[in-house]
Amino acid sequence: MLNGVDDLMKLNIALIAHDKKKDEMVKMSIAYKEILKDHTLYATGTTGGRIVEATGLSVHRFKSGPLGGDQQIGAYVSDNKIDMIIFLRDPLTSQPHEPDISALLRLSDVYEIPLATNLGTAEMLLLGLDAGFLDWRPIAKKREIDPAADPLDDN
Ligand SMILES: O=C(CO)COP(=O)(O)O
Repeated sequence: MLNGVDDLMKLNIALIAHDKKKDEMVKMSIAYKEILKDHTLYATGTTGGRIVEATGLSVHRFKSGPLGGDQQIGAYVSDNKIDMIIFLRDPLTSQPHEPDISALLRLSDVYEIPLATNLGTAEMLLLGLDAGFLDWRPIAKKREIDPAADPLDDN
């Protein structure tokens, strides 16, 4: 539910990391805590636990990835509830739940959700978020909730 300007500008960010990338995710969360703290954070189970433990940030945790967490985040994407995804994937280890991972990436493209799959891009997204480059997302969200409030709507 959106309440006022502050909530409207708060984005929903999903954070996911494969096992060999979890340390990287933790370091990134610590480094960008000041940016992340102003938004609503979601994560797959184990990744979320590591972030909470390392930063004290509040994180809504879904199931672990192999147990359906990627799919749960995908469902949120299809409901327009996720504005940005940082998914630090391990490109060198095969994952038992690869179809779930592909499905999440596919849905992110379907809904044009900004998605980083490595640390380099993740940092660009976080800095872009801080600079206001994602300010269009709340407008898109608002359009979904209240078409009459859409500033681009001529009707
Ligand atoms: O497997 C994952 C993403 O595909 C991540 O899940 P966990 O955060 O539960 O380890």
